[in-house]
Amino acid sequence: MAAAHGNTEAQSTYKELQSALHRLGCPPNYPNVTLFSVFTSPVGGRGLKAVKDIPRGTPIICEKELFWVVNGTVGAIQARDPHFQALFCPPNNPTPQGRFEANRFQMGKDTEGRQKEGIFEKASRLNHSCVPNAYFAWNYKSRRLTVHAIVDVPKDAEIFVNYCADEHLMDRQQRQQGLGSYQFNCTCQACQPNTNFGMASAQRRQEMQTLDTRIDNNANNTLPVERSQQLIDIKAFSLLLQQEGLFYPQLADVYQLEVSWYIREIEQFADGTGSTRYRMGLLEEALEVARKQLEWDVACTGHDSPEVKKTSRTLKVICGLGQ
Ligand SMILES: C[S@@+](CC[C@H](N)C(=O)[O-])C[C@H]1O[C@@H](n2cnc3c(N)ncnc32)[C@H](O)[C@@H]1O
Repeated sequence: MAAAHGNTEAQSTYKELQSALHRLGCPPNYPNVTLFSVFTSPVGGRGLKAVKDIPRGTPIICEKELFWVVNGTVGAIQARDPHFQALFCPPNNPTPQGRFEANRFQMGKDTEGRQKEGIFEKASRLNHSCVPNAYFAWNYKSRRLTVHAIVDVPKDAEIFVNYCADEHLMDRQQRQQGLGSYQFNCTCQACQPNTNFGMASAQRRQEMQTLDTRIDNNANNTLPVERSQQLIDIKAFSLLLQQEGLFYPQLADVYQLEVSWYIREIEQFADGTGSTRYRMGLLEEALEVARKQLEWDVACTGHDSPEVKKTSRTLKVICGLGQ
């Protein structure tokens, strides 16, 4: 492996990472004050709004489920839960099953490997945006659903999450189809075709799709591109996501790709070929991207999340390269 001795900048970033890894063992800092209230949302029905300024990375909700099911079907006893009965019910399917489908969140798997879906009293009030300001995640270690602010959320702003995965690669119509079972027309800033943001968003998402295909083709070796072009593509993707305001989890995935690129490049010179200066530069870049990824993982899913654990494993690989 390449050595980082004698490079003070790389060593100080390395130390910073080590202390970040150490802090991961600290207990999560979940809110003991309520940061939101249920209100009548301008997008329709009820929603959650910030009752004070919520800085990026703040845990907003950490919640245990009211109940969960594995077969997608709500049972008779569960249907009688008064907290469940208070939740939104779609007018076109005013049954316990309709209510369940409009409010469920995916949880982890049960002991037999079946997908669990749960109902959550607070989180089930969250409305959707294709450019959300909060992120929900199921933490299978603490067995809680967590919601974190992924940008600064000002007092009185509505808190939105994204209901769908991989939406960043879809055009407006595809996103609307993906939201089909929720039965509403999304009017978020990315879904307004005639505004500056809406037009720029459409363009960005198209570019992301092109880049994603090229990155995938390269990874599968179907249409390999030059090593230097791979890094340019990954960085361009990362920039587009940030311009779009999509900070997680897509951005974390792209950071992961970028870190992997650096690791592969460094490993190519593990036998001592290539200039030391070049290797040191790569190591510093890799550490910097890994640090950003860790920061995002913690901000969006909390110190104690499985995502953070995974990223910290990558960091340890890179730190290994630096020893
Ligand atoms: C999980 S619930 C969210 C809370 C719900 N609005 C309420 O009144 O309790 C999901 C339902 O909220 C509504 N909804 C969510 N996001 C929306 C949005 N961006 N625009 C309009 N309706 C939305 C849809 O009816 C959807 O089926």
